[in-house]
Amino acid sequence: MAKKKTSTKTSKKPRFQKLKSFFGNRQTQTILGLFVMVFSIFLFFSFISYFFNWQQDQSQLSNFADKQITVKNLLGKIGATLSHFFIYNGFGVAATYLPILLFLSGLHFFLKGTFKKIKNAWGWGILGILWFSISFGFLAHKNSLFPGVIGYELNIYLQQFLGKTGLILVLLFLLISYLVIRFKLTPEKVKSSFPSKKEIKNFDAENFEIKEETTLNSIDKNDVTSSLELSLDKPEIRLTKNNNSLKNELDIQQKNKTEETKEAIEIDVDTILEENHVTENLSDKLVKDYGEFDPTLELGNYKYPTLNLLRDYNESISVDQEELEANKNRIVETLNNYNIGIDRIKATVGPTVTLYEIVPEAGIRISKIKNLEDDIALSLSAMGIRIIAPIPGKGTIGIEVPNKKPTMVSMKSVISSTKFQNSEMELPIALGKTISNETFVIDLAKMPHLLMAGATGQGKSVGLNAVLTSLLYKKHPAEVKFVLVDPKKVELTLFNHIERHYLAKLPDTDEAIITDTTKVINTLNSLCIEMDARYDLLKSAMVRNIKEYNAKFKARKLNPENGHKFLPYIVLVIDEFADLIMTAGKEVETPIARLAQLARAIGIHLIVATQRPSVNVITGIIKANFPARAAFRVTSKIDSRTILDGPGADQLIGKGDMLFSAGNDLIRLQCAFVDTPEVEKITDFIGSQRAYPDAYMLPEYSGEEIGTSIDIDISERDALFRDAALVIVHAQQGSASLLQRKLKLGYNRAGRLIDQLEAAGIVGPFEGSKARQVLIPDEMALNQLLDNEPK
Ligand SMILES: Nc1ncnc2c1ncn2[C@@H]1O[C@H](COP(=O)(O)OP(=O)(O)OP(=O)(O)O)[C@@H](O)[C@H]1O
Repeated sequence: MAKKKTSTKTSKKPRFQKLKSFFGNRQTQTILGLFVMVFSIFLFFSFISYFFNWQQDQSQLSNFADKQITVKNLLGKIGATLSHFFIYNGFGVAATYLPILLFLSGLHFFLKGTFKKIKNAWGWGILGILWFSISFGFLAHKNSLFPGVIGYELNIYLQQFLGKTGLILVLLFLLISYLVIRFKLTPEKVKSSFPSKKEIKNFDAENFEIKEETTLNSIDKNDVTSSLELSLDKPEIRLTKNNNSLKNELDIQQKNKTEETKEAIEIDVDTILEENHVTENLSDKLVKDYGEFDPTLELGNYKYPTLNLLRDYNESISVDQEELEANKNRIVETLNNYNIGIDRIKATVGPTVTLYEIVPEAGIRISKIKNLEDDIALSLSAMGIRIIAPIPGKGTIGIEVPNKKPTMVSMKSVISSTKFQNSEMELPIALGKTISNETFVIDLAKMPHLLMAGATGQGKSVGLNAVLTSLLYKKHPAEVKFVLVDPKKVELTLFNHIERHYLAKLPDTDEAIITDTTKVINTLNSLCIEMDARYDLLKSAMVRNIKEYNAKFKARKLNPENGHKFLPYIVLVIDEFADLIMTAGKEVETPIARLAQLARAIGIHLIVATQRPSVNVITGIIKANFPARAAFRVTSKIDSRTILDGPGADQLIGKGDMLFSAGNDLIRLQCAFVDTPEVEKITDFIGSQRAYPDAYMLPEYSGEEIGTSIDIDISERDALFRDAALVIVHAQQGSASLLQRKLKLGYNRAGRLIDQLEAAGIVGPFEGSKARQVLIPDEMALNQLLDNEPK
């Protein structure tokens, strides 16, 4: 995708990248290198020539354009002018190093080099030129050719500050530092390059040995002993001393001798290899140079929808004191009729229901109150009484009574809440408000899939819109993509406006929103392929989930050349699941179950809504993989049990009144209301902005029927072909998922194997939702078939 950047903030980067690619081009490098080399040779000879002719040529330079005037420089007027500029007005003799540096740079480019390597040479080269120029300035008495104007002037300037001695010291210090840094010179190395003391000693020792021998010969050993005995006498003491010192001397000489022999065998110590270490790795460097990878850059100017697109509803909850009193009295009365005494009662007024928390008198059994649910509801003459006995973690009994005048919870109020705005969740969803009027925000990424059920007209579609709206307000188009399945064909149509921003679709399809059952099957299978591909990416990146993967990608630790890319979350929304299951059955259920089981780590999340939460729609396998459930009002206790594993949803009052469970507690919520015109405004707002060239492309899935009557070359057969044939023949069941399970294969490979088995006549053609027929009855027949195949 072509990257166009329009923001002023980011416009520097592409320009830099363009330049970079221009200079990275080999043709540019070759021509540039050649040019620099030719120019450096030109400069070099003009410099050399200038040294011989500068005095004559200098006077002519002011009349550069005059045809009458000629210069002696080998490279003409330009040569003379350039030399004058660099040598006389510049760095003097030291300037000669410039063409050398230029030549090296040119050669480097010519032979495919990078900027980095020559950068070093230039750094040191310029320092050297300055150093020589200043040093010559110091030695020269007047502004002459040697230091050049710059060297001479710099020298005078520095002398004023440092004095002559100071400058000498600084120049010497710089020279030594240079030698130390460049050639890694150390005092030890310098020392070792001179003849060592040992060598000198060796040389002395030879002379010394002769002396020693003569001394030893001239002294009688007896003398030594006797003189030691007569140690009292002074002169003898002297003699003893003499003898002692002689003895010591002998000892020392002896010692020296052994040491000399020891030292005569020199040991060669290899210089310790000092490896160069990088202080930063490539990814750190890339991050330093270009910053972290920003997936939103391609739509850098994208503006999130504003709050004013959402409507204000008059939604302040008015507490009707009379209603509260009346309800309280009726609750107390009703309970008293059943001999249940009440200690205390407390009311929390929510948007649609009021929760009365009751502390019963000591000794009252909670189950008794729960059994009276219907009676209490009757006497309170209100629909939607729900008794929570006890309220988890509180030890009180809750009675939820619907308000006479329910308050609408607007999408605007939940979206604008700080809880939602400041949430750090991956996929935050502001679903509505709790009974204590608190905004309820939950992370879809943690759910990780949501099952929504509710009878018709109870607020499911509004709920789905609330989910999608939340994500649109919080996520950039680069971060999340929706796959929308809408068999009812009307509910999600508005999202067509944001196709190129937020929707994902199969290649070669016109509409991103899927309304057709066969397309649903293809899309679900394509999502399975995407899932497998993402797992492979995660595996090669050695991370466990999409969050870690994207973090690693942003830190530029994953190379896009190895197939790595930023992975947006994919949210699959199915508006009417019952419809799909009825028409496509297992073909839909299998990939859904597979996605639900495995897709959480790789960022594919499912939201499945259904009108009919019956067991043949929400099967065990689906239920087991959808821990998060949202139930709107359903018509029977059985439906409530199917969706929530308990009653409650049948007692809701509709219009967005819902129960939400993320695996443990049930929370009663009033779903946020977002009307169709509001959704339209939001999608128009997004749709009118610059978009990606196309919707997010899901991997191609052509359906199994492609495999029919295909002619597959035997030599191209999968290595596991024979094993796969055996598995299929033994099981007498021609399904790709069987191969996946038994041979631990990915979906694609298993699909290919089935195609090959069909081509070999082992399984029959694709038969819709049924497994393929196996045409070979047993292993023997299989072996016969395969062995007799033309090779
Ligand atoms: N959160 C809500 N707050 C207030 N009113 C709501 C809410 N949700 C739904 N309603 C009311 O209920 C009506 C029906 O809602 P919705 O279209 O979402 O039902 P549904 O469950 O999708 O029905 P169906 O399955 O037939 O499409 C809405 O037009 C609206 O008037």
